Amino acid sequence: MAVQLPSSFTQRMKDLLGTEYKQFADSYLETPYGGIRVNTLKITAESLLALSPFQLEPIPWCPTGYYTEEGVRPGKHPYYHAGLYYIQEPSAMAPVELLGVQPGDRVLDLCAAPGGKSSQIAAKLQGQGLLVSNDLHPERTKALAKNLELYGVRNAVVLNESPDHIAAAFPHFFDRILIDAPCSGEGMFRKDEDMVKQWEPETPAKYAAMQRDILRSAASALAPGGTLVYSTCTFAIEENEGTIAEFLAGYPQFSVVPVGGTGSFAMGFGELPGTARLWPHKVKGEGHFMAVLRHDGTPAPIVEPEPEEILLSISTRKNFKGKPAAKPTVTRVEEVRSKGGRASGKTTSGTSRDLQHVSVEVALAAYGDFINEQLGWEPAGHPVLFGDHLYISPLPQESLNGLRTIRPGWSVGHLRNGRFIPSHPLATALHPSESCRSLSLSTSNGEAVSYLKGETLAIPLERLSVRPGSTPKGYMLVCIDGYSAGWGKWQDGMLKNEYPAGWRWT
Ligand SMILES: C[S@@+](CC[C@H](N)C(=O)[O-])C[C@H]1O[C@@H](n2cnc3c(N)ncnc32)[C@H](O)[C@@H]1O
Repeated sequence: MAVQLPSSFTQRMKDLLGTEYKQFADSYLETPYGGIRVNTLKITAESLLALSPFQLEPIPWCPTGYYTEEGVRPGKHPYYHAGLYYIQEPSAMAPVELLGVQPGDRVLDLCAAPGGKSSQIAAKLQGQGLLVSNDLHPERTKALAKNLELYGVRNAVVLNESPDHIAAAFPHFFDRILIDAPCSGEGMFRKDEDMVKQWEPETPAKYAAMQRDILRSAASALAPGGTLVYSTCTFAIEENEGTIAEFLAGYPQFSVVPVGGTGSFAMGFGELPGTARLWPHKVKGEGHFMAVLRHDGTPAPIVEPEPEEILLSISTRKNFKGKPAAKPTVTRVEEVRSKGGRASGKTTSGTSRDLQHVSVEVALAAYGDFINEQLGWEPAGHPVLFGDHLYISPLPQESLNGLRTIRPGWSVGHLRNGRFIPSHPLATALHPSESCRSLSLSTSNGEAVSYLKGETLAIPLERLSVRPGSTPKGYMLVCIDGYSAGWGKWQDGMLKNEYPAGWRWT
C-alpha cells in the first residue's frame, strides 16, 4: 500500500466493508484523480472544451466538471488566472450538485474556505440572489475571499463567524444551506498524507460533536421548506449517517431526500436510506458522504428575541425578505483590526467620524464618475464603504450588523487622493462588453503570460476595442483570449500593467 494507514482505521474499514475491503485497500495504490470545474460565470463548458489546451473527460456527477490527465498542471495556464476553471477534487464537486441552487436563491455556505463549493454555488446563482460564504477560521477566509474574486463573483458576502451567530442574525432566512463539515478527512488519505498523520482513533468522535452543533445552527438559519446539504470527506459512520440520524431525531420537520443507490452514488449505511457515498474503489474520485435534508415547510416558531438579538435584527433584514430597499443608501463599515493585522469589519448604522475615512459623498461621486466613463452602466446593489474601499453588497448593510465581515460584497474600488481606483475584482467579474475599453491578449504568443507577470506591453491603438463615444486613453479591461483578467492603463501605444503584485505569474 502506497499510503501507510493507521491500523485502527483499517480494522474499522474491514468491519464496515467485509469482502469489499480488498478492493477498497487496492484503491490506495492508484494515483488520485485530478479535476477542473468550469466557471460558468465566465465561460460555458462547451467553449472551454473548445479552448482547452489539455484533455478533459466528463465527471459523471457534475455537468461542468472534468477529469484532467495525470501530470497536467492546470494552475500553470493563463486560463486559470482568467478564472475560467477551478481546480477541484472530482468527488468534492458532488455536494453542490445535490443542493439544487437556482438563480435568485439565498444560499449559505457555512464551512466555505477555501471556496471550491462556494464558487460552484456562485456559478449556479449566475449573479442573481445571494451567497453568504462563511468560515470559522480567520486565516482560511483570505483564500476564500481571493477565490471568489478570481472567479468573478459579484453577489457574495464573506463572513468569519460561528454558525450560531449567523443563525441569530439570519433566522429562517436561507433557501439553501451547504454544510461541507469539518471532519476527520479519512476520504482524503490517498490524496493528502497530512490527514493520515493528524488522524487518531478519537478524531471522528471529536468532529461528530462539532458537526452536531453546526447542523443545529444551520436548522435555525434555514427558511421553512428549504434544503440543506450535509457533506464530509470521511468514512466514519459517526460523522456521517450517525450525525444525520441524531439530527433527524431532534428535528422531525426535516427528512432525507433520497440521492443514493443510483448512478455513481452508493447507498449510505444503516437505517438511513437515501444518503449517499462516493467510494474510491467504486468511482474515479476520493471518499465523500452526502445527505440532502428538506424542511417540511412548517412555519418557524415565533421566538421572543433576547435583548441582544433585537439589536442584531434592526428590521432592514425583514425589508430584504419582503421587498428590497427602494433606493440604495451607502453604509459605512467601521474598520477593526484583529490581532493578526487582518482588516475586517463590523457594520455600524451611524457615520464614522474617523478623519482617515473619506466622506461618503466624495466616494460616491468619484465612483459615479468612474462607472459613467468606464462602464456606462451601474452595478446593482447596496454601496458600502469599508474604510476608503467601496463594495456593492447584495444585502442592505444593516443585515450584517455585529457580524465579522471579511467582504460585505463585490469590491469595486477605493479612493486615492479623491480619485476612484478600480479594484482587481471589478475587472475579473466584467464581461468585455460591459467595459467601454477592452483589449484581448493571446495565450499563443506569450503576451498573456507577460501581462500576468506584470510587464508593460506595447499595444497599438488598432488592437483596442473602444465603445463609440469613448476615448482609448485610460483604464483598459485586459482579457486573455477574450476573458477578463485584470486592468491595464493605455496611453500612446503603451499598456501600463495594473495586474496586482500578489496575483502575478511566478
Ligand atoms: C471541508 S473544509 C471546507 C471546504 C470548502 N467547502 C471548499 O469546498 O473549499 C471545512 C471547513 O470548515 C471550517 N470550520 C471548522 N469548524 C467550523 C465551524 N464550527 N463553523 C464553520 N466552519 C468551520 C474549516 O476552517 C474548514 O475550512
